[in-house]
Amino acid sequence: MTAAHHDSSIRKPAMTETLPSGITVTVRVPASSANLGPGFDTLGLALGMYDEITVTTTESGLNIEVVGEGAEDVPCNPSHLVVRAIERGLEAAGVWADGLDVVCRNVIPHSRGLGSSASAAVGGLFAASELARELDPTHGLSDAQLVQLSSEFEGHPDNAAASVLGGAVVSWSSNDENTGESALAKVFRAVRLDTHPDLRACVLVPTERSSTAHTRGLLPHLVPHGDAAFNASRSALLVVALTTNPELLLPATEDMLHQPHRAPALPLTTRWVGRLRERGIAATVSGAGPTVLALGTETIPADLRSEAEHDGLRVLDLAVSGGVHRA
Ligand SMILES: Nc1ncnc2c1ncn2[C@@H]1O[C@H](COP(=O)(O)OP(=O)(O)OP(=O)(O)O)[C@@H](O)[C@H]1O
Ligand SMILES: N[C@@H](CCO)C(=O)O
Repeated sequence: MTAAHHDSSIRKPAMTETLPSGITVTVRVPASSANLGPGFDTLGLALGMYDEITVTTTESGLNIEVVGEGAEDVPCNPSHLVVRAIERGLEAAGVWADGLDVVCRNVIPHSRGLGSSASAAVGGLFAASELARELDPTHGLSDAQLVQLSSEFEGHPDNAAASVLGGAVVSWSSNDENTGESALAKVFRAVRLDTHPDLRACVLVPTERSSTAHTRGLLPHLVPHGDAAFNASRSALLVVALTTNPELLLPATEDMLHQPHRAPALPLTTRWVGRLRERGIAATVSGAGPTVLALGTETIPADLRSEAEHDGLRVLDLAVSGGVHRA
C-alpha cells in the first residue's frame, strides 16, 4: 500500500541555520519489545525488523510518501508522527529546512506491541540529527538526547530507548525539579545491556490490533507488596539471563504486575504465552500486546510453529538488533 501527500506549509520555529536543499539521508530503525515480562515500563529489546525513512531537504513545502504498514491509516500531513519527530529533531539540533521530502517504507506492524510509534519517533529524530550533521558534524544529537526526545513523544522510554541504543535496555524516568518551570519535566534515561551472543527472539504476531491506551487502562492503581517484590526479583534476574545466563530466562520472565491484568483483553496472546511456557520457552506479552515474544537460544519447535500459524499468528524469527543507524 502507498499513500502520498503534498503540503505547502511546514511549521517553522525560531531558527538558527537553514539546511541547503538537496541533502538526503536514509535511516533504518528497529522494532522493539517492551517489558520482557517483569520489567514493566523499564526493560526493552531491539528486534531485527526495520522501518526505513528517507528525508531530503527541498526549497519549500512538505511531501510525504508512506509505503507498506499503516499506509492507509496514518495521517499523511504535518501531524504524521515521523514528520513531527523530524521537526522536533531539527529544532533540537539548531537547524531548519525550508522544505522536506519524506519517504517512509514501513515494515513494523502498527498497534501490535512491537513499538512502531516509538520507532517512528526515533527514526524521525535520528534522520533530523543526520541532516544536521551533514551541515556540521557538531550539530548531531547525542544518544541521550535521542532517548529523551523520543520518549517525550510516548511518555515511556522502554521501546524508544531500545530503538535508539539497540540490544536490551534498562530505562527509567524521573522528575527534573531544576527546569525553572512550574510543571516538573520528565527526564528519561537508559543504559544498554549487551545481550548474550546466542540470544534470539521469535515473535508471534496476531492479525488483530490492540490499543496500548486500552490495555493500560486495565491495570490496577495499587498492587500487593508481594507482587511488587516478586517482579523486583524477576527483573533483576532477567538482567543476568539476558546478558550472561540464558538458562534462567524461563523463571526470569515471570510477571505479576501487568500480564495477568491485561489477560482478559488478550485471550489469544495469553493462551500462546501459556502454551509456550508450558513447553519450557520463555514467552511474554510483547509490550502492551497482542504480539507474543519468545526468548531463547534456539528457534521454537516446528510443531508449535505450525500450531501457531494454524491459529492465525505470523511467526517470525528475529535477531537482537543494534540501534537506529544510517542505511
Ligand atoms: N511508522 C509510523 N508512522 C506514522 N505513525 C505511526 C507509525 N507507527 C505508529 N504510528 C502511530 O502510532 C499508532 C500505534 O501506536 P501504539 O502505541 O498503539 O502501538 P505500537 O507503537 O505499534 O505498539 P506498542 O504497544 O509496542 O507501543 C498508530 O496507530 C499510528 O497512529
Ligand atoms: N511499557 C508499555 C509499553 C507500551 O508500548 C506498556 O506495557 O504499556
